[in-house]
Amino acid sequence: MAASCIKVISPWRLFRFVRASQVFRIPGVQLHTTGALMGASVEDFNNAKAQLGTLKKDPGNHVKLKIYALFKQATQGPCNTPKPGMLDFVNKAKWDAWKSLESVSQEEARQQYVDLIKSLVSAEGPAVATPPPESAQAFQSLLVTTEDGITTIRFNRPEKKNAITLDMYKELIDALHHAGKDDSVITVMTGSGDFYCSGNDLNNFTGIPQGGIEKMAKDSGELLKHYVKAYIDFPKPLIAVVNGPALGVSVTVLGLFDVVYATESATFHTPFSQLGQSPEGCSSYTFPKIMGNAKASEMLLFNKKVTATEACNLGLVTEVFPDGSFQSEVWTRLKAYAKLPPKSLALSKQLIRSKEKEKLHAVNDAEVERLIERWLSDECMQAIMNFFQAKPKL
Ligand SMILES: CCCCCC/C=C/C(=O)SCCNC(=O)CCNC(=O)[C@H](O)C(C)(C)COP(=O)(O)OP(=O)(O)OC[C@H]1O[C@@H](n2cnc3c(N)ncnc32)[C@H](O)[C@@H]1OP(=O)(O)O
Repeated sequence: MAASCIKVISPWRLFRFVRASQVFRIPGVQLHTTGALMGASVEDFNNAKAQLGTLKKDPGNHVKLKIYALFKQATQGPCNTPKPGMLDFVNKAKWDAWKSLESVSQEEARQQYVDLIKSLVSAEGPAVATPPPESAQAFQSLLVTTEDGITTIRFNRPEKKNAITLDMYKELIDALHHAGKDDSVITVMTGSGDFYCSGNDLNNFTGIPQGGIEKMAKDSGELLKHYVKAYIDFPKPLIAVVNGPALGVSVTVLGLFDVVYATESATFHTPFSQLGQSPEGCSSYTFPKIMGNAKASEMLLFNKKVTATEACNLGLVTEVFPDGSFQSEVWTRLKAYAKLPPKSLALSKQLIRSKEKEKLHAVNDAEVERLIERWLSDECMQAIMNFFQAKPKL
């Protein structure tokens, strides 16, 4: 990770941060300042730059932005490039960060950069190699294990409420393909930390890649189509263990699961119209079928957030468990399910689902087509811009 090529910056985080203060404070990072503001040599600076690439933990956008600004100030002096436009969220935030350091000398910026990297390196502690368990597959943003006949796919970005990045969609597709073929009997999806999943990572829509916004929309549409297809075609019993709030695409695909267990405090929220978007995950078909048109419309059109108990009454959730005993009760039950004859389970699932498959693929195609249009619409751009400017909690 070179300071000069910071890739992922959450615009709302930056808006919040840039609006709140032009002074950088970095929670959780103890700065080891030397006190000698002019002390860092060019060699110290280059060493720090090299050390940055060895960090194992992502320091978060706030810190990456600070690193970026200090790097620019140290190497180029005060920012005198034209201010990016309002809609260019990421470059504008980077520009603001650099600009805010204009009273800091280049030497001072160099020292602060060196101190900051040192603090990040020492915060990581000594490097200890911990080999993954034998049954674990290596993914960046998922934890996938197979044990007792159960393959568990766990969203694993708890610090971002398990929001799904573009790479994570690809990992999920891969993990589902593997799980469908491995020797497990059932597959379980769940989340790390206090959320099940906060849905699509909204940063997926912010960087405008080469090829422009149309290409971005088309590529995202293709990815989404494959993602949803992996659920439609999943050959074994697929069970969601909803350990906390669920949003967006993590809720819509629940209609394609065979069983959904939820903890009492979980919530289910599909804020599509609020984001100028439209439903996906086949929910425009499965939700009305599960809960009736009116209730589906409250969720899919009017952004109604429902509790676990309400979702259970609607038929989206199979059973709700008290928060205190959720994990033990659910996993005891899942382990018993995984002792059932695998072929019988898979064939029975296929009997239940196969009549619908063709329909579901057609629905998926139509939803993706509509979403590609939506992503390019003024309504959607305006909604995302409003969201980033205000960052309301949904
Ligand atoms: C291939 C593309 C397919 C697209 C398919 C279409 C899919 C559509 C959807 O899924 S729509 C739903 C999208 N999700 C949202 O709109 C949720 C947005 N997030 C929130 O409203 C809140 O963050 C929250 C309610 C989920 C959690 O609030 P709170 O408990 O107060 O925590 P924080 O807001 O401080 O969140 C912690 C940390 O996580 C980051 N984060 C959370 N959710 C997302 C997200 N969906 N995308 C990106 N980042 C997210 C949040 O910014 C914080 O980061 P920070 O610490 O500030 O760096």
